[in-house]
Amino acid sequence: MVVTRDPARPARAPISRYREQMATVLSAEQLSTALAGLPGWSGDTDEISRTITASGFLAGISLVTAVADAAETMNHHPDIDIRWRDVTFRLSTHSDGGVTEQDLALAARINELASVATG
Ligand SMILES: C[C@H](O)[C@H](O)[C@H]1CNC2=NC(N)=NC(=O)C2=N1
Repeated sequence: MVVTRDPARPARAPISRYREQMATVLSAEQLSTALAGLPGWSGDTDEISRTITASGFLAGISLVTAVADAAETMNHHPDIDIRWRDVTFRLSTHSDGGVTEQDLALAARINELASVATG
């Protein structure tokens, strides 16, 4: 038997979660409209990301700390990759298996904080 994945279902979401919470994941169209208002961010309905080049390593670490504070406040946490002064933030809502309004809100906050780090 050949098992195929429903292309509408996010690859990482268990089927039970997909059935319960699919509605909160943004459509491709909703996401593309949202990304137009989020400079630096790209991605798809599974995940969005932005790499920020800080003015130096410590400025990048300070940005990570500021984003960590915001993430705790929002109870929504990015995946973070630090390479010297390049910091990449990846956002998805793990519980929903895709990008939601929560990710857009955190992306907007990261952009505000990034202007300090790159300043
Ligand atoms: C219990 C708590 O609400 C969850 O574990 C939160 C924490 N931070 C999270 N962050 C992200 N990015 N996705 C989640 O689904 C998520 N869930």
